[in-house]
Amino acid sequence: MALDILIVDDERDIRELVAGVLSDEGYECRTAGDSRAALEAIDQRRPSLVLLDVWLHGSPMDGLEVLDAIKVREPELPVIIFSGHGNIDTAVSAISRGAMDFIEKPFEAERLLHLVGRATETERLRRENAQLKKHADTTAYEFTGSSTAINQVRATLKRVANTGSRLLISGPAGVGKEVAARMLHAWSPRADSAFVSVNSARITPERFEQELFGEEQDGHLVRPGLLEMADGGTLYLDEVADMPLSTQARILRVLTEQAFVRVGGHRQIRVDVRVVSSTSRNLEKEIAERRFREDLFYRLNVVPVHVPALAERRDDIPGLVEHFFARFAANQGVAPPEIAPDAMAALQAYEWPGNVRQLRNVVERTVILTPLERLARIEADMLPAEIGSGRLGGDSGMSTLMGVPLREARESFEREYLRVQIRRFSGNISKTASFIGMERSALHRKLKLLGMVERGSEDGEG
Ligand SMILES: Nc1ncnc2c1ncn2[C@@H]1O[C@H](COP(=O)(O)OP(=O)(O)OP(=O)(O)O)[C@@H](O)[C@H]1O
Repeated sequence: MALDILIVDDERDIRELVAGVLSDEGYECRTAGDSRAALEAIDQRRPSLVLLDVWLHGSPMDGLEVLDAIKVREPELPVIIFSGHGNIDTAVSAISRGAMDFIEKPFEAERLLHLVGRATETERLRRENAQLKKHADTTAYEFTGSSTAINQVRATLKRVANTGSRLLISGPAGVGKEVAARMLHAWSPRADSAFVSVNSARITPERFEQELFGEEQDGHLVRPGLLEMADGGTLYLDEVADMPLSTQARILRVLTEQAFVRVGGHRQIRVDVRVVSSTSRNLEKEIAERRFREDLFYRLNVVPVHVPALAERRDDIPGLVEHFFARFAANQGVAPPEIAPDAMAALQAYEWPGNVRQLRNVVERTVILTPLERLARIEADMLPAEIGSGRLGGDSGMSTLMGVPLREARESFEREYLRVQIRRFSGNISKTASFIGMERSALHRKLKLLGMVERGSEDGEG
């Protein structure tokens, strides 16, 4: 996106001349002929730089007064003053009132470009950093998974990335709702602007409005809010059901009007944000119990996306395990380890109540606690005890088996073995049979014989 420059001068010829010189260099220019138009243009969209004539004949405010008004609204916005010959004193006073520099009319195009280049340097660097950070973010927030459920989520995100549609992402804690929202942002035309995350559960109800809308005192900006920071980008409302009812009403107004008033302020601030929200709760129930506004729900839930619990998409576990082992091993400066089949089976059979976040923590803990020389191959006994408890052949299990006749011990083993394998393949009998090397019909017979009720379905998950 080009840097946006606002040119304010009462003389049309000068405005057009300057805009022509700057547009040729790739800047995007807007022009204003008086103070009112200038301030309106700034309120509509914050430019990267303002070039401001000191006189502004026939305008409600002169250039210096406009400069003061700009500094109240946007203290960091750079302003360069155009001064006529013979009013250098005014130009100097403009600098003491916050202008960055001044340029005397008539001026050489080269001098103008030099000053503009210098004044927009900070903005250019900020954008380059955002670009680099975005690249780092998209790699850090890779949305790993190839289960049917995740493929569907990815396809929906791709389909709507280019639109401005709002999304409501549901699913239990730690499944990757924020990762999905960041992917959407990275794929959208808003990727160069900010992704701002609002954690509704962490902000106290008393601070909510200040955090979201910012604060103003006597017309002076005290602190911009998260909504303003997300201008041009994406605002992620995490755990939206935790938002106080009074804030819900105000958010609804922002969504309808795309404008809001800062706490303590009077001026309407225009913003262009895409809102993506998430919830781990059942919002219909929250609405029925009058904790969540139904009208807001319909506004937010334009495109619903559901990310299921990890235990409902165990196909994703091997990919995630490898992804996280490779990442944490790299942090230790070692190659991605090989995952032994018994370790993978234990990881795949575990329930994962904390979902992907828990899986990531388990892998990180394992990598940190394992001596470097053993990191080349991960065996089941290297995993934390809670994961291993789903494993077979633990010592206590063996000693119990030793106390019973062979037939009973074998049945006990078979029952436990099949229970773990079936869970690992999400109840899919065909996949289980194929892994354990049995015909599907033989496995059915075996399960019946052992008195095991079959859970899940034939086709299980993808
Ligand atoms: N598909 C995935 N691929 C790679 N990493 C993932 C994936 N899903 C989740 N993660 C990782 O798991 C952790 C939790 O993800 P995230 O914060 O997106 O979950 P969430 O659903 O938003 O949970 P919460 O609402 O509790 O914050 C993060 O560290 C994230 O990087």
